[in-house]
Amino acid sequence: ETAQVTASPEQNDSEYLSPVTIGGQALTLDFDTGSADLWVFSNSLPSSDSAGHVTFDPSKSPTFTPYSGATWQIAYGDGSSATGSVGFDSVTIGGVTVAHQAVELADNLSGAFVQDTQNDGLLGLGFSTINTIQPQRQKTFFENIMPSLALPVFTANLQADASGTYTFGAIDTAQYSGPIHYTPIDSSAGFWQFTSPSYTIGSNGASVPCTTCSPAIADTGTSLVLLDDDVVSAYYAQVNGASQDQSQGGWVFPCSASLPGFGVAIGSGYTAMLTGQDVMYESLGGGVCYGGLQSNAGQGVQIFGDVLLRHYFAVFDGGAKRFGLAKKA
Ligand SMILES: O=C([C@@H]1CCCNC1)N1CCCCC1
Repeated sequence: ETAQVTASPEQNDSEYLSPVTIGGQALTLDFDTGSADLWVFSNSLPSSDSAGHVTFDPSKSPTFTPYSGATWQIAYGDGSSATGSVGFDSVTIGGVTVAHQAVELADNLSGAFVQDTQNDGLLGLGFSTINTIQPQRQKTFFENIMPSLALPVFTANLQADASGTYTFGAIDTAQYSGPIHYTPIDSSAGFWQFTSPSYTIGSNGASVPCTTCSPAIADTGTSLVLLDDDVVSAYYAQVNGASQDQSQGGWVFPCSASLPGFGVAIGSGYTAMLTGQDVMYESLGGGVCYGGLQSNAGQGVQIFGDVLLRHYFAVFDGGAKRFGLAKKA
């Protein structure tokens, strides 16, 4: 079988939300290839936290069964966090259903989630070795449907300021053109992780070998592209008036500055390029702009998020354990 579902952007393309039905209840979740928990806003949250969100109410689902005693607690690299209880229910995405999917019910959330009222939870598409359910971690939606998919893959075709598509079980030739440039992934840390041994500054720049560069992960749940400090510093050294502004949380520059293009190696065979315009992320007012390339704050991985992914067709191949990018159709 195959499934296709929309991915709708929030403001500034900061995240993409997709419709999911759980126990007959419709929620919009952030599909996140950088984590492996499926958690939802639930009716056990204080109303001050859940106001404005759709909440999942297990008592109204005819198919919900509690996983008694089980708990989960997740802390994301961006400082946000969530905890709660666990059950199993029928989860349907684009017409494909997992009858007994572990569903994590939030009963405590950090502020960032509370404020983002378009988001009713996250659906992890990473590897379940990093699922946080105790006493026994549980599989992701993708891991559960993989055996029944025509192909053990899913693709992300995110768009800039427009609705895109997640597809499960097929590589839709209508969504990309030219070759798909694959690289093997190392899933041992739970991520879609690969080497990124060089980078390029300027649309005609030479690729700079980066033997000390951290490995990269493809993370649909991260808005920006978060790079090792020496790489991001080398980029903004080419932008007149750029500086790191702690109060703004990173690299800023005059909106009038012209931004060079930037490219990152996807494994050792392909460099994914962005234009200067692709790197421009947000105007903060007062003629100050915030870049889409920022520091990974020494997290030991480079995080290739939506600022990169939305300019490509991305293939997450769970069968062959590889990640690929292609030009969009
Ligand atoms: O927590 C995260 C991200 C946060 C944003 C949403 N995706 C998951 N991680 C990915 C990078 C390494 C540390 C863990």
